Amino acid sequence: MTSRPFVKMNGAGNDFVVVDALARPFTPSEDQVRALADRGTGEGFDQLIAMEPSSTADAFMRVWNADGAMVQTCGNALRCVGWLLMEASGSDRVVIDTAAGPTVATRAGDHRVTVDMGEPRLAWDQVPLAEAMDTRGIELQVGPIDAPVLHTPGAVSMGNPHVVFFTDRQDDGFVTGSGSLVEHHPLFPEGVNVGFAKVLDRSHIRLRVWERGAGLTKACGTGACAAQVAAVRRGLTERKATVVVDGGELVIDWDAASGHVFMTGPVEIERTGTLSV
Ligand SMILES: N[C@@H](CCC[C@H](N)C(=O)O)C(=O)O
Repeated sequence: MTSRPFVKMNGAGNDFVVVDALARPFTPSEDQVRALADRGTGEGFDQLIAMEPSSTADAFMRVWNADGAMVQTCGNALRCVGWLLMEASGSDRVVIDTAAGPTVATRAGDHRVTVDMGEPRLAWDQVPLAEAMDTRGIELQVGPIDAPVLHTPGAVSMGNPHVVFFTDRQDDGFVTGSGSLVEHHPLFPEGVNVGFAKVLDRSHIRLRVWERGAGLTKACGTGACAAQVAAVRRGLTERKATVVVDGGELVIDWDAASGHVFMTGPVEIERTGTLSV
C-alpha cells in the first residue's frame, strides 16, 4: 500500500478525487475505486480521475465511475483537470487526451473553463445502440405500452453514451427509478447515461442525469452537451443554451461552423488529502 496525494474538486457539484499520476503510475483495482468512492467510509466521489503523461497532449485523463468501472470521459472533470494544468503551467490553453479522444480546455474567467468537447457522435452504432434506429428519437419507452411515462429519447455519444428524455418529471424518485432501469436496458451494449430534460425556453434547459455507474449526480457535463444536442436536433432550443443542473449552470454551444460542442462552467477546489492505495 502506498500513499498518494489528491485534490478533491467539483464541477457544478459533480465531484471528483483527482490524482496526479504524471510521474508515478496509479492503477487502483475496481474494489479499491468502489471503497474510495463510498461517501460513508471512503473519500466519496462521483468519479475518480487520474492525470497521466501523454506524448500528444498536456496530459491524459483517466476516469473511473464510483462503481469501479473505467469509462471514456467526463465533461465536468475535463474542466477541473484543465484548470489544474493551466494553473500549473501558467498557460490559458491545454490539450487533454482521453479514451474518447483529445479535447482542448481554455480559461473562461475566474474558476471558469471552456472545453471543446468535439463533434457529437450521432450514428446509432456510435452511441452505441444494439440495433439501427433514428437517434433523434429512439424506440424506447418506460411504463405501460398505451400510456408510457417516458418515450422516444434522443441518443447521443459525447465520447460516452447518453439518452435524453424530454419530460417534466424530474423528481428524485422518478429519476432514480426509471434511470436505473434504462441504464441497463439491452438496447445499450455499454450501458447508458440517462438524462431527464425539461425545456424551459429556447435558451434554457433544466436537466437531471442518472449517470451510468454513479447514479443521480448534481451535474453531468457530457449529459448537458447531449441534452443540448438532442434538443437542437428536435428544434426545441437555439444552438447555444444554458443547462441548469442541481449544482449550477453550464453553457453549451453547439457551434454551427465547426460542428463542435463547447461547454463552459465552473470549477471548485474543495480540499486536499492523501489516499492509501
Ligand atoms: N460526470 C460526467 C460523466 C462521467 C462518466 C459517465 N458516468 C459514464 O459512465 O459515461 C460528466 O460530467 O460528463
